Amino acid sequence: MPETVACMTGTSPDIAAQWARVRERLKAEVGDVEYRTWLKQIVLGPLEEDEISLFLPTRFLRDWVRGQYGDRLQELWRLENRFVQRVELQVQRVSDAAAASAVAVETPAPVEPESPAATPASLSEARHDLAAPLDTRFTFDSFVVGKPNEFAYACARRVAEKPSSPGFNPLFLYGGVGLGKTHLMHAIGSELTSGGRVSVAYMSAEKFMYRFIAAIRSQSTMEFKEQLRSVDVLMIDDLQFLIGKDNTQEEFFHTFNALVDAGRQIVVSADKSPSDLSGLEDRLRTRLGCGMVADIHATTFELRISILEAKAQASGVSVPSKVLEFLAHKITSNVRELEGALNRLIAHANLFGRPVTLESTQDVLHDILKAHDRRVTIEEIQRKVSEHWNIRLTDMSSARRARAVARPRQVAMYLAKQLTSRSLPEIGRKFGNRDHTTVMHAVSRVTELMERDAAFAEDVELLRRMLEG
Ligand SMILES: Nc1ncnc2c1ncn2[C@@H]1O[C@H](COP(=O)(O)OP(=O)(O)OP(=O)(O)O)[C@@H](O)[C@H]1O
Repeated sequence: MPETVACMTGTSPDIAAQWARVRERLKAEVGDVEYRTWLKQIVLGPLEEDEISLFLPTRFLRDWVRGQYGDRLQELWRLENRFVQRVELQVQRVSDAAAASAVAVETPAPVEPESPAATPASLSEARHDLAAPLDTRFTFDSFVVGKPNEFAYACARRVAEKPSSPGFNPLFLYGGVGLGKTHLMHAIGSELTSGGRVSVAYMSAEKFMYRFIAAIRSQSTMEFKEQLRSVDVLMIDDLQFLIGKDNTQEEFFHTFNALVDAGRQIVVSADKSPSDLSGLEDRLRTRLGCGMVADIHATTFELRISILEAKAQASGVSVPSKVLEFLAHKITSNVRELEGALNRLIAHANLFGRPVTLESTQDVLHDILKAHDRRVTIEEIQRKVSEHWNIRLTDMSSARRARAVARPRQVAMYLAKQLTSRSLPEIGRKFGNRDHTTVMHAVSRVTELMERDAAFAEDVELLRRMLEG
């Protein structure tokens, strides 16, 4: 479909036809991708004396087009119309944006195959409900700060106190699953909106794409863009979702540029750093890395304990520290799972009016604990323990009974019992076909020794932590 040429008032049909040809030639010269990225949004303005005006929606785009294509645009115009001596690139006024967007609506970009089918509900949603509501539980106060997240926390605080500060725009938060990225974004949003003066739009990248596609289908792209570009702070969660979604990336890129140019704040989260998000276009990655990039590391044992303590206290249910330590040892993957386990314990205690104990914890959470057990194998335990005491791996299953070998072997059996869901006979088989009573004996011997010998207990504890990662 040929592109519709949008003309500003005051331009003649001749000029419009000339502009259409200039565009076509430029498109042929630079290629489709470059054209769509940088040049498609140019809107024709009036010809006054020997100067033709062209409008672009943002300062960033205007500067880029001027730098990269300014001379060529001028040459092409001169070839088309000998009266044109100069091309003036200007940033478009808001009211003019409507004209530009109208063009986009008439010639929508082909919808990407990855797009989900838009339902009638999603179409009206796209019009009326731009952003997801903020979760009021996710505040700075309820965020527990420790070594792994203190930098990200400090950056988030800074943005909430002073949005669009130089060096902090965009704020790019990244880290593994369930480590608090969304929590921090909501905290920023809640803090900023509490005064009622700042408008914040928060949405997942998936929602962003969904709404963008719905807007194209319902011919309301203009409204969508205007809504997005009218907010003070735009937050997009889980940006990695846009990998491979080229059209949506492009739209996000333009929105991003428009907002940053207008001095608005952008906050983005992803599971990797901008440079590691291969699959996102280079120019987008470059721009994302231009502000502050803050990562949230995997939790440490200490942070897990602090989080559990804070959440247990907030629940009003008394949870013994032994149980909190047990959970912090067992569930190391992420905070979401840790929180889920604690919530289940608390719900159980409330429902049955029984105190939380180590035994009830093992019982109530047996499925979760079992799933975590599977992550450590007996072979890994044997390897780590042999390395620690500097014995041969083969001694884990050998018949040698010298204490220097037998003791580490007992520790490995003890850890196998603690960290995996294998039965005693299964463990015995892995240690040179020993009987299950030998494993039982090893477990009680190590427990006893740990109670008597603090240094030995520390060694075993250290091994356990290393194995649990
Ligand atoms: N430091 C923390 N203090 C208190 N709660 C936390 C902390 N970190 C994470 N949480 C809680 O863990 C849960 C998961 O966190 P969140 O949803 O923010 O993770 P995420 O990094 O955005 O994960 P995903 O990658 O899946 O989007 C939330 O309930 C959140 O409140």
